[in-house]
Amino acid sequence: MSQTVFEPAEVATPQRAVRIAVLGYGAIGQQLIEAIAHEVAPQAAICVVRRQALPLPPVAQTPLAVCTDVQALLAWQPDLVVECAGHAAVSQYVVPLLAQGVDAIVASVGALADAPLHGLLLQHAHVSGALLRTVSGAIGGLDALAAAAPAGLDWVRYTGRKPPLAWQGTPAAQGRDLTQLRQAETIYTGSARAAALAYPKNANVAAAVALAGIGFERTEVQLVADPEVQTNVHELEAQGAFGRLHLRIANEALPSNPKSSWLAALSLTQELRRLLELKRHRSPALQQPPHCCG
Ligand SMILES: NC(=O)C1=CN([C@@H]2O[C@H](COP(=O)(O)OP(=O)(O)OC[C@H]3O[C@@H](n4cnc5c(N)ncnc54)[C@H](O)[C@@H]3O)[C@@H](O)[C@H]2O)C=CC1
Ligand SMILES: O=C([O-])CC(=O)C(=O)O
Repeated sequence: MSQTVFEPAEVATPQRAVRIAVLGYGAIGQQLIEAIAHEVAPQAAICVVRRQALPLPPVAQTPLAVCTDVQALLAWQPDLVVECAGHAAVSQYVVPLLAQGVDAIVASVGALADAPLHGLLLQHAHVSGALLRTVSGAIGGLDALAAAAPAGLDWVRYTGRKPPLAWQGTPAAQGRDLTQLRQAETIYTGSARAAALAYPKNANVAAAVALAGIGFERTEVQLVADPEVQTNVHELEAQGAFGRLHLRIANEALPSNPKSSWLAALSLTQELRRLLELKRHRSPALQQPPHCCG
């Protein structure tokens, strides 16, 4: 049954606390909520969207409201929504929230490989005026790629290399015993679009690279299961009029999810800091902690 389990009281000041909806209470969501409550926006009201209406204990004295459907979430009137629940949550929650003018930050960037969904998100953001932000997530260098793109890029390649366990529950496990892998095996080569759609929990970075550079079709992706690595390794290579880019990043995975890098949670948190600062400039009445304000 859909419901709001617990709704924190309105802050008793003339100013209204910023209301942050967090979609997903998994490895990334829990890190993000800790960061919000302790450092990014301690005065914020937080509503966590979960699949089940189970209450959550407060984090750093911040009560956590919980709700399980979009109507309850809209009734809560969030100022912004941060998605870290998976591709399905983008169509289920981010689309209707954007349509209602709620700014959104999306971690599941690969959902935008679904072209009609991408179009709908852009249209709602355009009509409602809400901001739609995707994160660089577990990779970096996308600012350089985006800056270089208008001058012309010849090619862009992304390689995602993770320990075999990180590919469990994906197409890579079909017809292959990942626990017996003794050497690196390429499990996918192809476009960023097909990668993002086939590996929704492992190829969001491929989508972020595609969006920053030359798009979903032209971005070349290789995914590798590698028993030799202990980290999630992401490599970005590009060549164009600007010159040549080669970036390699070795990420520690989050302890509760080997598929997801800690940097992805940090990147989402950083994007939230940026958006809160922007919103403070747009709407100074919105209560925010001083360190968000530069
Ligand atoms: N851009 C990037 O670099 C990265 C993006 N991601 C994206 O972030 C997502 C979350 O990552 P983790 O926290 O590590 O995953 P996780 O599996 O630890 O947590 C996801 C949570 O969301 C919940 N959930 C799933 N669908 C939901 C729905 N429709 N409504 C409400 N809750 C729902 C699940 O029950 C789970 O608790 C991934 O699925 C992936 O799409 C993950 C890693 C890197
Ligand atoms: O967290 C990571 O290392 C990257 C990841 O899962 C993704 O791109 O979906």
